[in-house]
Amino acid sequence: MTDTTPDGVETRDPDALRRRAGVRGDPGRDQHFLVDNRILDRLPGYLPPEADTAHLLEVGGGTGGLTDRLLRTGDRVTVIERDPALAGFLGEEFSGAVEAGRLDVVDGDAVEVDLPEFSACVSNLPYGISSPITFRLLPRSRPLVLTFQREFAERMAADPGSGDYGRLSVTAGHYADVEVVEVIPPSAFDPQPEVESAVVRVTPRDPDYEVDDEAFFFDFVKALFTQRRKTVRNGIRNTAHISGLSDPDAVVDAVAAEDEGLLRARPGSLAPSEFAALTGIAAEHGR
Ligand SMILES: C[S@@+](CC[C@H](N)C(=O)[O-])C[C@H]1O[C@@H](n2cnc3c(N)ncnc32)[C@H](O)[C@@H]1O
Repeated sequence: MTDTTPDGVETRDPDALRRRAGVRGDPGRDQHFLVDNRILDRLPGYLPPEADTAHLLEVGGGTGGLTDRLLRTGDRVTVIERDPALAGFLGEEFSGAVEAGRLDVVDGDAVEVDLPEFSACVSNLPYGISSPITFRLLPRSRPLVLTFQREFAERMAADPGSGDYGRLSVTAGHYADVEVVEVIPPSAFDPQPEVESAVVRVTPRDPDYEVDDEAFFFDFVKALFTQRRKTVRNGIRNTAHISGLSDPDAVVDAVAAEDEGLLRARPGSLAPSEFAALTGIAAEHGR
């Protein structure tokens, strides 16, 4: 069975795809298939207007509802699927695109396999790998449209001062502008997940601050957020085992000399540029 988009192009119906694949979806293996045609149609459209669609990457192809839409949007698509039965089905269902050199099906774990040189990524992610796959994709500096559990999406997109703001917001925001563009109810999936999902648009850009040592910046941010209810002064002192500082007191003294107010602040109120400034001082005085 097929549906027809407003411009008359036939698309594959997700229910028919699941029937042909002969699978029900196993939540224990992160298999929640999107069955709402309108949402499937919308997802590629969330890419920023300037996105290059020459080579789209999809993580977790499932039974191919989104793969079908991506083949209509992009010149070429690579889909990575860890379940060998589903990867085999995708190769057969889209054999025409495979033979035309427009689709590569990679049977493997998206956290482990080599990623291709994609130009943009649109994926209804397996939620169990949200964090590792996102931090594999972000350094590639490509536009991403990703579906997460809503709570993860909101933490990723949060602004300083909000309850959701934390390590995830600062580290994702280091690479890109992050926006929640749509909330998806459990009923849009089969089998239904227990929680709401949300679609995030990630538009790469350079940060508005400089850090010399990114790895240290991330460690320092991580360290301070383990003490999010403490002042920065106490956070620096208590977390040297995480940040790797050998002389945290020297860092506190150096920050006090530059901006005493930063020491009284709590991590949840600091802008990324303020974390960057602290990191610079910490790297100079405390390592
Ligand atoms: C949430 S479903 C999405 C399926 C499909 N794209 C859709 O929208 O209906 C996630 C898919 O990712 C697959 N998957 C789970 N873990 C994976 C991993 N580590 N690497 C690649 N695929 C994975 C699952 O088998 C499942 O098909």
